[in-house]
Amino acid sequence: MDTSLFESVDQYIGNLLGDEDAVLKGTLKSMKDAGIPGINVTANQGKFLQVLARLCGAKKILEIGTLGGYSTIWLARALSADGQLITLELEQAYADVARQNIIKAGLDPLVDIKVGKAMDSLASLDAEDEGPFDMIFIDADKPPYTEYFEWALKLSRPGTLIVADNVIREGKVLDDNCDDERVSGVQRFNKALADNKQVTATIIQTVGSKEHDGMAIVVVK
Ligand SMILES: C[S@@+](CC[C@H](N)C(=O)[O-])C[C@H]1O[C@@H](n2cnc3c(N)ncnc32)[C@H](O)[C@@H]1O
Repeated sequence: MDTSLFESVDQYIGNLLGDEDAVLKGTLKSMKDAGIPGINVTANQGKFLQVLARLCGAKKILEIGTLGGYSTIWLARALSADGQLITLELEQAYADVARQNIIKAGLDPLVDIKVGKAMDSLASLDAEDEGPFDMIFIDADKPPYTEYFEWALKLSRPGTLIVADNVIREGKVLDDNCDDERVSGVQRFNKALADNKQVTATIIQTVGSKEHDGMAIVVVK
């Protein structure tokens, strides 16, 4: 597989149609300056998420895994002024950087960052009757992806779009004997998708910042 060609094409699409403006470029710079790892979606993937959010007419979005707010900004820009995006992040320091970036993007009235373990925040959202969400983006730690998916279903309605990033892991999902818990986490998630009759799902192959990967696209029936 010629990964460099994939990366070049991803950059070509991102440059052509990505709309990565000064705010988004500034977000990436702020992350670098703060020592936050560059494990965000690419510009092309951010645009893809935004297109999906518009396609499903999302008014209420849930994101699991904020990092520095890069994908948050792409998604929140699909919302109208009465929309809402709740994003979950474990690290207070990352959330602080994300908050500043979201303020710079003028999106703070729409975006609520909840700091803590996603599993706890998801239980709180459910207890507080925050669902249903129109779109849910899963992009946090990989071992509990199946549990995040189960929570996402609880917080969904028929028609909700669930997207999960990094579900191919450079093709390592093909290896049944892989001892990397991130790989076994997404293998378990992919199997749960396949077995779940409540959803229609597929996976598209993608190129992330470093690796050949995939995004699961799931619609709740
Ligand atoms: C891949 S990054 C998210 C990238 C972001 N969505 C973007 O594209 O700009 C994963 C994020 O999930 C966070 N995370 C990891 N484990 C978590 C947990 N248990 N609960 C909440 N967030 C977690 C990490 O701190 C990190 O910021």
